[in-house]
Amino acid sequence: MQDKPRIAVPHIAVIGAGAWGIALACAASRSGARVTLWSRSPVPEGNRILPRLPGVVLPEGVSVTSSLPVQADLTLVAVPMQTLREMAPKLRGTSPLVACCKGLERDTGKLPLDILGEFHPDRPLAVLSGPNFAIEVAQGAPAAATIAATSLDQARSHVGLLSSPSFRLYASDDPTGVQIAGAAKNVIAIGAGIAMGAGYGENARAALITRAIVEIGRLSDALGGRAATIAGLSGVGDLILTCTGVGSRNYSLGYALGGGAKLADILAARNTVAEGVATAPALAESARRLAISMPITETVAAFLAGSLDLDEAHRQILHRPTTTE
Ligand SMILES: NC(=O)C1=CN([C@@H]2O[C@H](COP(=O)(O)OP(=O)(O)OC[C@H]3O[C@@H](n4cnc5c(N)ncnc54)[C@H](O)[C@@H]3O)[C@@H](O)[C@H]2O)C=CC1
Ligand SMILES: O=C(CO)COP(=O)(O)O
Repeated sequence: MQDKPRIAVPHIAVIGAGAWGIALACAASRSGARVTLWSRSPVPEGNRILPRLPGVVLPEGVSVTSSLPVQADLTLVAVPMQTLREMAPKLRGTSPLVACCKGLERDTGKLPLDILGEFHPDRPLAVLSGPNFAIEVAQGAPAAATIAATSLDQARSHVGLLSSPSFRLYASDDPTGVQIAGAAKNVIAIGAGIAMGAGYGENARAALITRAIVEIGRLSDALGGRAATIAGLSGVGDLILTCTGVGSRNYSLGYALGGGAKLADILAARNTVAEGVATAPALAESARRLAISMPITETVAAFLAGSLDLDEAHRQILHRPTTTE
C-alpha cells in the first residue's frame, strides 16, 4: 500500500504579545498552523493566559517564547508602530513578513512596509489590516480583514495559510492603500471620539466619517493606492468599527478629550497603545508635503498638539468654504 502524502503543518510566528499579537496567534492556530508567539517579557512555563487579553486562554497549538529570531513559514509582526524600527533588524530569517501594526512612524512619516523594507530588502513583505477588535478575534467571533502585498499571488498564499471560518481574509495587491487606510482611521477615530465627547451628536460623527473617507482617498491616491481599497475592509470597514465601537482605544481617547480631559492625563492612565496620537502629526505632515487637503486630520493633529482648543477646532472644520461633493 502506498504511503499517504504527508502535508506539512505550517509554522506561523507572531511577534508581539500585545492584545493584537495574542489575537492573531489564536486566529492562526484556528487555521491549523503551529504557532510561536514572541513576547518581550518572558512568560513562565505553562502560562496560557497573558496580561494583555486576560480572559483569553492560548490554544494548545500556540507556544510562547521570548527568544528571537523565530524561524517560521510566515511571520506576523504585531508590535506597536513606534517600536517597529527597533524590532525590524531582530527579525532575521527568510520567511515573508506581514506587518500587522497600523500607523505612520512619527519622525519620518514612513509606513510599516517602508520600515521593514529598509532592513529586509530581499524578503517578501505584506500587510494585514481590517476592522478587528483583538478580543473578538481571539474569541473566534466572525471577522474579516485584508492581506495586501505587491504580488497578488503572494497575498493569496498568506490568505490560504491564515484564513479560517471565523477569520475571513481577502487578498489585495494594494499594500499602499491598505497601510494608509489603517494608519489614518486611528486619527479619524480620535476625531469622532472628540465630536461625540463634546456632544456634537450623531450627525456630526457621520459627516466626519464620510468626509474622512474623501481625504484619506486623496492621500492614498497621491501615493499610488486605489480608491476601491479605501472603500474596503481596511478603509471604510475599519472607520466604521473604530469611529463607532466603544471598544476602540483611539475613539475612547478622543471621547475623553472631547469631554475636557487632558491628553497627558489620559495617556498616563493607560498602558495600551492608541496609535492615532503619534500618527496624527506624521499624517498631517505627509499631507502638507504632498499638498493634499486633509482638514480633519490637520484639525485632530493641531488639537492633540494643543495648538487649537475645542471651539477653534470646531470652527476650523465648519467655517471652511463650501465645496462640491
Ligand atoms: N488591539 C487591537 O484590537 C488591534 C491592534 N492593532 C494594531 O496592533 C499593534 C499593536 O497593538 P496592540 O497589540 O493592541 O498593543 P497593546 O496596547 O496591547 O500592547 C502593546 C504591546 O507592545 C509591547 N511593546 C511595547 N514596546 C515594545 C517594544 N519596544 N518592542 C516590542 N514590544 C513592545 C508591550 O509590551 C505590549 O505587549 C498596533 O499598531 C495596533 O494598531 C491592529 C488591529 C487590532
Ligand atoms: O485597529 C483596531 C480595530 O480595527 C483597534 O482599534 P483601537 O486601537 O482604536 O482600539
